[in-house]
Amino acid sequence: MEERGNISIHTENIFPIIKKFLYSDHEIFLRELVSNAVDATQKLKRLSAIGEYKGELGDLKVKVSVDKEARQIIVRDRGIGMTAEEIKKYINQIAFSGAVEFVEKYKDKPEPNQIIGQFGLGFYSAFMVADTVEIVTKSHQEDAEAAHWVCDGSTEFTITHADKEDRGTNIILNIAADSDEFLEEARIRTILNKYCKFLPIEVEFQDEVINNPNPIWTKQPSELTDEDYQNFYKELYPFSEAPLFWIHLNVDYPFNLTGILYFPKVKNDFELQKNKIQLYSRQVFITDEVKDVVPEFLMLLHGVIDSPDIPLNVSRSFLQADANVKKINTYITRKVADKLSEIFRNDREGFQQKWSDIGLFVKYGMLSDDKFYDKAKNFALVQNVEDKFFTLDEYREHVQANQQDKSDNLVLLYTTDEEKQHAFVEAAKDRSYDVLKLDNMIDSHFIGMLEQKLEKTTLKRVDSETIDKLIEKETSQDSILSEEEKTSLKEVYEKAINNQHMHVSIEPLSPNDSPVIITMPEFMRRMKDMSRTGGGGMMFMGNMPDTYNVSINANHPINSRILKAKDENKEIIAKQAFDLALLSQNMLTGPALTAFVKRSVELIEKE
Ligand SMILES: Nc1ncnc2c1ncn2[C@@H]1O[C@H](COP(=O)(O)OP(=O)(O)OP(=O)(O)O)[C@@H](O)[C@H]1O
Repeated sequence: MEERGNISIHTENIFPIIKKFLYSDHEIFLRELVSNAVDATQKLKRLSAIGEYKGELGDLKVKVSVDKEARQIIVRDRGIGMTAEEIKKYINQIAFSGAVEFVEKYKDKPEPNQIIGQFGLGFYSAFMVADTVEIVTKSHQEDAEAAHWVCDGSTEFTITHADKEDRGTNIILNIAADSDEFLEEARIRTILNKYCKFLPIEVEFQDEVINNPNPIWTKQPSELTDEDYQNFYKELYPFSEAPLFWIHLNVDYPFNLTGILYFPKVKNDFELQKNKIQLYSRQVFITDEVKDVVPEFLMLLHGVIDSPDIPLNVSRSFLQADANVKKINTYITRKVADKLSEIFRNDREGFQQKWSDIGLFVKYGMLSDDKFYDKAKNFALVQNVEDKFFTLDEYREHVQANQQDKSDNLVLLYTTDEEKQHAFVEAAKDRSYDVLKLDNMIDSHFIGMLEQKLEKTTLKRVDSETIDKLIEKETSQDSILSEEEKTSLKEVYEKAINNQHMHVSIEPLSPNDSPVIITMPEFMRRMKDMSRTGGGGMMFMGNMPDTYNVSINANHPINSRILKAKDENKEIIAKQAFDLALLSQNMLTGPALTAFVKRSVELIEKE
């Protein structure tokens, strides 16, 4: 038997167009052919299970081989096979018409690669690397005749009889001259490892099984131990540290999705950590760009998501609007929040220990997703300088009595750097105020959010005001200086400091506080922080010079002494007191520091 035929499709030369479109993604041909082989094998297993196929199943491995000499790649399966009629129907009509449809849909799109990267072109993708493709196949049906189909990617083909004893299909690719790279064993192995690592039927390459057909995400959580999850993590990321914990995803209604998400130990380099979630469709690897499927704030998670319900053949913008994708997004967010809440409830100690790693996810999530915020506000933690952890409610309760100002606002104090802001932290402690540590890069945004969400609550950095002004109470210190003395003291300091970005004011503080205190107003600093992390349209603030408030303690004995001192000494003492304030905040450097040391030595020498 020999039959020559013409595939009846409308577009004459689809092949060159497809080849051009798929330029950077030629390698997916192997994914398509191996998954077809796996599908055919699974179909046979199902027929056998329901008694429709009565023959032996035997070895069902899919075998991939490369023969560099013969310039061939062969994919063999022992699945259901095809009759000549079926080849005409499934390959000539379905596979080719799929390709035509594809070309018509995408040929005018500006960036076809982006779209097609995730599009299974099916059998036809073989022509991206082969100039002739052959199918030698024998159906599983009794007395079936084997058939040999040959086609060069044009619309013409031949079918002849083949001598194939065994059931199943061999796809033979005669590799084109411009696709030599695919004749390299190492290249093929890499492609198989990328796309076929978890296919559900064993795949053998050069006599070695390359996949794990039963990855743990396909199993029930009740069948699995912690070790199973940890080992799987190692299988996915051989060089990573052990994960903190994991979430097993498993839904079948209203969409089908399984998977395992791991919480990694967070390093500072976030970019490196992204794109670690792999997306599969029925155990076939599709992509590790899960941007629209997984909420942005969970992109730092690692692991695997497998869903046949995520449309892979559509563009980005379409994906965002897809109802299933939206539901999947919401589902993942909820699962993550539930898991965190469960750990918090069952093992608070452990949760606190992990907080430095998970805190970032949680804060990021609270900032970007209101639903997540609603759940997370019950387990999000803050840590004070004594290293005690509190939930937001616990913390407000903790400071309620002592840190309410005269207008009943609760003032939460925080430090971004305990070392640098040491003097201020100590001053706060002296008043029995509590101080939080909020030193992460995300915290400036987190602080803003807390103020919006928590009623009658303000957050202030400990060094943003003098201690009395941080939390203003009904009773304030009286000044021992007269108005006249204050004016004269202010003039002395202004002259000694001689810097227009230092705003001097005289304040009645406790005699035990420092004589001079330098602060940067909360508002100013926050704007600057935001402009640094690129938020809030405050870019111009970044270029403004730093402005400080210099508070002169009217009740400190040194300042009374200045007023009484001889004129020539007034400025020296003021300068010295100011420099000490700079020094205590690590702000005294260069020539100013040298001058300070010299002046100090002279002062000691005096008597
Ligand atoms: N190895 C095989 N054994 C048996 N039948 C096959 C094999 N490869 C392909 N076929 C048949 O050819 C048809 C077309 O294959 P093709 O890969 O183009 O599309 P598909 O698998 O249906 O869809 P997809 O676009 O997701 O790959 C298949 O549906 C199947 O019936």
